[in-house]
Amino acid sequence: MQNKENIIKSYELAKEQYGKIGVDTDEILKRLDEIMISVHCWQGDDVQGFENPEGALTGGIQATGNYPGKARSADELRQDLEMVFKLVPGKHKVNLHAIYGEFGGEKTGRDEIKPEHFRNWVEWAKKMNLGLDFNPTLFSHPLAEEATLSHPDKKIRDYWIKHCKASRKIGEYFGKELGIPCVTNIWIPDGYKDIPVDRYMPRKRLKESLDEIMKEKINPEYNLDAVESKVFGLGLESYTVGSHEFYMGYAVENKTLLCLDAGHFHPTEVISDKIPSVLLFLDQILLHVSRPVKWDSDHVVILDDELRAIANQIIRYDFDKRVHIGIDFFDASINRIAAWAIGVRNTRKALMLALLEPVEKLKETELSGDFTSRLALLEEYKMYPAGAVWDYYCSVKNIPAGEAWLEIVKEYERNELSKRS
Ligand SMILES: C[C@H](O)[C@H](O)[C@@H](O)C(=O)CO
Ligand SMILES: [Mn+2]
Repeated sequence: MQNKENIIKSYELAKEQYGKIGVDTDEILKRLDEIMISVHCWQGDDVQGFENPEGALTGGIQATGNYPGKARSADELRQDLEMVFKLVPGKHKVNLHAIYGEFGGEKTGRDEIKPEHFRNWVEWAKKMNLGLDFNPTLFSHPLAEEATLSHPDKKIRDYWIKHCKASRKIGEYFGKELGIPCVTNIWIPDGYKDIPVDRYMPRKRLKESLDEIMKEKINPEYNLDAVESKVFGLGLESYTVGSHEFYMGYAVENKTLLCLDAGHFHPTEVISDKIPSVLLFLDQILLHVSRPVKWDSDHVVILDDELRAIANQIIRYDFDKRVHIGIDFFDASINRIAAWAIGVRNTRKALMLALLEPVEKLKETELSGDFTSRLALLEEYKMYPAGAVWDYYCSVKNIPAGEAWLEIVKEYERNELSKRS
């Protein structure tokens, strides 16, 4: 672990080296600090929520592992998130699901959720200087066992339509209260385990349900709507109603955001390459940065090639105002606070690495047809002293540099998490 003096010395040397390729490290750190990362609340309790803490997680998603110390209440979850925000530099939002409302022990139907159920989250977000994002929860519920917005039974569809409408109003409330637009993202698990006869009608019903949900116009300064596709879920392997083509079409036609989840495509298909395509047709998109390992396994995000490629595609064209960056993983096999810290730090590290590229010089090299230099330079820049820039950034933000954050998590585990049954 380095002391402050050495961190500054290393940074000065790094700054000089980056300066020689035209990169102003002081400037990029200012920009990096402003990019918001939306931290998903559901890593803290394995997507359980507080509506029905004993209920099973359904919808074809799964949190594997049984590491002790998961949050059992909204207060514990907020306390855990406060710990995370001591370990990660930069601006953040917290991404909530409807099942994380505080219903005061009252049985509240999902079609009855209201802003008041999220008042504590809003007051806390104000205190913590955070934005909030939102998701209606269309899984882990008896009425979601077969299908939701695409269900053949109108009564069931109507129930979920009401839930999604209520969710948009909660998003509007977040945006009004916090002065930062809330992205309200709809993901549904609807699909079939085995090969369906009719692939058209469920999609038609989903389209009609979405049209009804989006009927009320809400000021985009407060709420932005997003729709999230998926290739398949567990037990839903043969058909997904909300496929990529479906939502791509829906988003373009209705000017909603499209949510690209890194785990929701075929294993060799990457969202980094989709970003510059979809942004030719959509104003804004939402990302769910995740790490699929052979399937949509929602592993903790690491600093791998795809994460770097995603960040490059955002930064190389200054898309940071058009791309809302959320993270989406849930690992119950390791300390959950550490999982968050690793994923958020890596996402910001990837953005920093992208900002440290001399983009214009690289674009010119490519346009001139000098592909030899393009490859040589991209590879050489990988060994530039980015670690020194990262440590300095953390240190000026009073966030632990290097691996120092891990001991803080271990201490929290000893003093707090280990006492939870
Ligand atoms: C819990 C989330 O809504 C969920 O992860 C969704 O975004 C998803 O990615 C489902 O696979
Ligand atoms: Mn997702």
